[in-house]
Amino acid sequence: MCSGQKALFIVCSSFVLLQLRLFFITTMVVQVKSNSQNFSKSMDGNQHKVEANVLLLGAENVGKSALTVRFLTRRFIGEYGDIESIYSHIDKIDGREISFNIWDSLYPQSCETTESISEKQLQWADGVILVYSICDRSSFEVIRQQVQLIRQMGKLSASVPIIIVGNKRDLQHQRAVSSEEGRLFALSADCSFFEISAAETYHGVLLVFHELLELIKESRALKKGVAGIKGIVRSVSAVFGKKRE
Ligand SMILES: Nc1nc2c(ncn2[C@@H]2O[C@H](COP(=O)(O)OP(=O)(O)OP(=O)(O)O)[C@@H](O)[C@H]2O)c(=O)[nH]1
Repeated sequence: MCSGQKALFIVCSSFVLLQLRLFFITTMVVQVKSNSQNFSKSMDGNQHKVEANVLLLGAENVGKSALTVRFLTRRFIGEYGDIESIYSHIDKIDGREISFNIWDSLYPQSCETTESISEKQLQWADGVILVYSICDRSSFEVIRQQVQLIRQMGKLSASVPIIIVGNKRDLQHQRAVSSEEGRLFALSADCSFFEISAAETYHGVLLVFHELLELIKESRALKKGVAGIKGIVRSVSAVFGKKRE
């Protein structure tokens, strides 16, 4: 074989090798995709049931229990016990069953805000509702610190969707935090914002929970996408890594 033929042979073999590698990678990408499709179907046939763990935080007396009870029963009963509970509630949204688990927390008395959220709560939560009373500035300061705390507590919790809720909107004459201040803070902290009155309407409370559900779905889709890309990158590195050895 002359040197020209040798060079041509080397170029052709490299091309064939490259094609084989590409074929192998493409096959693996398809494999990753079909695995994830099976996973979502296996959860319950064609449509998987959505489950959302919602954590309610905020200072005492701001209306966390009132908000929870409004959502669960559509009623405002006025007085609520000091019991920390997790409630389950099945809702149907756009024909799909949604299972909400709602953790109505208690703000611990005589403690620093830094101790007001536990790792366990954040690991459990898919989304967080931070409640303050528009008539109580100190409760607004509490949620400001709680947002920072949530963002600081690990990588996972950094992406937990948060909705900030200014409650007791019916008490305008006692207002201590303006709507603008609440909205601007939420914007700066990358959170959604609502001002509502759990005492006056069910609709506002419903909007809060439905918005949080949308944010939870978006956040899950994002995590799934990132996990998929990481898997592909790992597979590609494994193939090229092995070939290089
Ligand atoms: N006017 C008015 N009062 C409200 C509203 N929401 C709650 N309240 C009242 O505020 C008080 C405290 O409400 P809760 O729901 O117990 O507040 P909480 O944040 O769960 O309080 P803790 O259990 O101490 O953590 C109760 O007397 C409620 O009736 C509201 O939208 N408007």
